[in-house]
Amino acid sequence: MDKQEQKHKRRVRYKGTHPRSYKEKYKELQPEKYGDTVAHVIRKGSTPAGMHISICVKEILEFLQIVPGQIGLDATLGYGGHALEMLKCLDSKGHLYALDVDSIELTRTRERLEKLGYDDKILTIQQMNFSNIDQITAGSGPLNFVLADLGVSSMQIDNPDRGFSYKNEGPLDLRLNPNKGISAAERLKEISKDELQGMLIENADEPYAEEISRAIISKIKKGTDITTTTQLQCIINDALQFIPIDKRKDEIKKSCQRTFQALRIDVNNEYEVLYEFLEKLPDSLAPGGRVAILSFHSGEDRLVKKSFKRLLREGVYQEIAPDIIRPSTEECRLNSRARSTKMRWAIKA
Ligand SMILES: C[S@@+](CC[C@H](N)C(=O)[O-])C[C@H]1O[C@@H](n2cnc3c(N)ncnc32)[C@H](O)[C@@H]1O
Repeated sequence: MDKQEQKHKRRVRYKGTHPRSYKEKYKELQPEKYGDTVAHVIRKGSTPAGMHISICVKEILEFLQIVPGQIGLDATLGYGGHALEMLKCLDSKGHLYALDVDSIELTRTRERLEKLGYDDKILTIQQMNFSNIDQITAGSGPLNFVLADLGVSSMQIDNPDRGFSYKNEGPLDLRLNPNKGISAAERLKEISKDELQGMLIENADEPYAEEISRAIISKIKKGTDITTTTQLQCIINDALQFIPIDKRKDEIKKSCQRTFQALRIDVNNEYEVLYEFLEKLPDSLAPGGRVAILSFHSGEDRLVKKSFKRLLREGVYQEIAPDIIRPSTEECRLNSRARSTKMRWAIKA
């Protein structure tokens, strides 16, 4: 046998049938290439990966009554779906300001809207927290309409690198602006059991706050760093094994959702910035100016409701939505993420 034959031949590595990364897994992430896949996913009632389906578009446009020449603000640009509809109403006359704290998605949305022909003549996009709305109006003047669609976008939830969902393995981050503040993993390292329990109750009405916070803090005290989404999910799962078997799976799922929500609200100071935004809104609106806010959990909605009601009593608003507005049954069927939406509106006196 000559030397050449004896030489060890490396086996060709089995690549497997599974996609290796988030990007390879979902064709929807390249909508220009796979338009049919995107349409099919939406018809099935799901949100294509890398996209966000805007909620209550019809209700928002009916209320805002945007006409060409007006000046408005989309305080939460996200995928830009609402912004696009508002820009169509402006018909190249007037101006739309749009904000988002998320530098990652903001860049993609800016490119998408630019490709559709919306440049800085009609649209100004800024990476900014909506709590600084006064900095926008210092340049724009009073606004005729404002939209705030609170919380997270589907792109953020679906991207495992952001750590927003317990369903995918990823770093336990949960920051809307990954360059600011501390991640949820870092936050857990410094928090006491009582503070964590309070956070779970206040931010998510978590019924098992005591058990979950005890389990998390006990792990940390034993020297375990909770750095990934699935690590946290496993701790919650282990802590709730006392729930009767027939309800356990469902209850654990809800507790995971609520715990992630509570942490997200905390690391992004969501209540504080919403409060500041609501306080600054009246001075940002022109007389007769209209604001619509979509919220996704009771804590947010309570803040909006209280602010609108107080400012109506004080005569700052001439009218507010008498009750919450919900997306239609059909919209909820087509987009399960719409189900928890509550819309409220106000008109400046
Ligand atoms: C539900 S999405 C908005 C979706 C958007 N309306 C659309 O049609 O595509 C919420 C967006 O608001 C952003 N956001 C959340 N809190 C914010 C804040 N305080 N200031 C600015 N943007 C914020 C999030 O980063 C996210 O992109």
